[in-house]
Amino acid sequence: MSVDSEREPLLRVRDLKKYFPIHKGILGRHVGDVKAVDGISFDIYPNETLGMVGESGCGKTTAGRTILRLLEPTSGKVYFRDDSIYDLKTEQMRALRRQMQIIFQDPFSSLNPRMTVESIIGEAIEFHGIAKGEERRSIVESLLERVGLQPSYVTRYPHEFSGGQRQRIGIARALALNPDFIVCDEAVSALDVSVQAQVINLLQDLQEEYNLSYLFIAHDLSVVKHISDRIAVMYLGRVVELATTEDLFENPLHPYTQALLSAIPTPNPSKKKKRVILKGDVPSPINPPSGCTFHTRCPARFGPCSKVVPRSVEAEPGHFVRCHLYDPEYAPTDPEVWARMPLQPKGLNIPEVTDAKATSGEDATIAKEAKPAEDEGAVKAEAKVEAPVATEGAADDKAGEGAADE
Ligand SMILES: Nc1ncnc2c1ncn2[C@@H]1O[C@H](COP(=O)(O)OP(=O)(O)OP(=O)(O)O)[C@@H](O)[C@H]1O
Repeated sequence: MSVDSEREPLLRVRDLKKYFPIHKGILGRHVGDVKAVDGISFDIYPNETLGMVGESGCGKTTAGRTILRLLEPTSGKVYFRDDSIYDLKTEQMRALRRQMQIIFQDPFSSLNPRMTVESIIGEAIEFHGIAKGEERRSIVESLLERVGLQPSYVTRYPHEFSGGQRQRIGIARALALNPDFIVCDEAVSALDVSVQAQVINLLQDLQEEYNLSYLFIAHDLSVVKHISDRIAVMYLGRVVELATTEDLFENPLHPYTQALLSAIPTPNPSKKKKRVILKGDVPSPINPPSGCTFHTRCPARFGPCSKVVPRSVEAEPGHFVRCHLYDPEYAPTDPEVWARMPLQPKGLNIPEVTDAKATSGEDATIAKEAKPAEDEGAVKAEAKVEAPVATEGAADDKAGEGAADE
C-alpha cells in the first residue's frame, strides 16, 4: 500500500537511543557505552511496511526490540497511537503487548523444542485470558490453517518441521493475539530463497487481511524491496536515509545507500552496473567516528563530514537523508566532491559533474582513507532541513530531537 500522510501514524519513534553500558573491573566501573541505537526517528502508518536495512551490528535488532519495549530505552520516545509506551505501567504495557508482536530470525531457536505447536501458539492466548482448553485448540487450528499448515499439526513438536514451516508457526504465534503491529526481525533471512518468497507472500496476504503494519528488518536490500512501502537505511545506530521504496531504488542519495544498492546482483548481466565495494568494517559503536559516522568509509567526504553530525534533510518530498552534501548550509559547490559519489543523484540542483569516471560502469572502490576535499561553499540545494545542526561533541546527535526523519 502507499503511504497516505493525511492519516495518523500507528507508531511514532522519536530520537530513540539505546546504549549498552560497558563495565570494567571488580567494582564494575562504567567505562563506556555500546551506542547500538543513537537517535532514530520515524513513523509507521496503519497497513504500512517500513523496511529497515543495514550491515550487521548497525543496531536493527536493538531498534526493533526497544520499539516493542522488550528493551528499555536510554532515551527517546515511542508512541503507539496515543500511548507513550515507556511511560506505561506494567499492566497497561501488558495490555498493549497484544497489539505489538515480533517474529524472530531463527525459526530453530525461537521455538521451544519441548512444547507442542498448540502450546507454542496457544500460550499467549491463554495468558491473556482469551481462551483455554478446546476453544484455545480450535483457535490454534485455524491460525495454523491461515499460515498454510495443517490443523492436525497442533500435537507436533518443532523438530518435526522444516525451516519454512517453523517460521509459519512463528508467524501464527505472532498473529494469535490479533496484533496491529509486528516487528519482523530478519524473519526470512535464515530461509532458502524460494521459501523466502513464499513467506514474504504470506506476510503480505496477512497484512491485507488483518490490516497489519510491519517493521521489516533485514540486512539485504533485495529482500526488503519486495515487501516495503518505505525503507530506512541504518548505519551505526542512525537512520541515514529514509524514502519510499521506489525513490530509494530510483534515486539513492546517501553514498552508503548507493554502495548497498550496488551490491545487489542484477538478473540481467548485460545491464552492468557500477559496483561499489565498501572497504573496512563498520566502525565500533563503542567509539563511533566523529561527525558523520560514515565519513571514514565515504568516497565523497569533504570538510564538515568529520566534524559535524549531519542533520536530517528532506532532499525531495518524503525523501530524507543525513548527509552534508544535501544540506544547504554545507552542500559543496565544487563538482569534484560530487564526482566522487558512487552515483550521481537525479533531479537535484547540484553542480555539473564533468568527471567521466563518476558515471562509468567501472568498479569503484571506496577507500578507507578517502581524501576530504576542501570546498565548503554552499550550493543552493532546495532541501528542507528538518532539525537544528548538531556539532562535534554533541555526540548525542540532537538533530533528531522533536523532529522525525520524515
Ligand atoms: N545486550 C547487549 N549488550 C551489549 N552490546 C549489545 C547487546 N546487544 C547488542 N549489542 C551490540 O549493539 C550493536 C548493535 O547490535 P544489533 O544486534 O542491534 O545490530 P544488528 O544490525 O541487528 O546486527 P545483526 O544483523 O548482526 O543482528 C552491536 O555492536 C552489538 O554487539
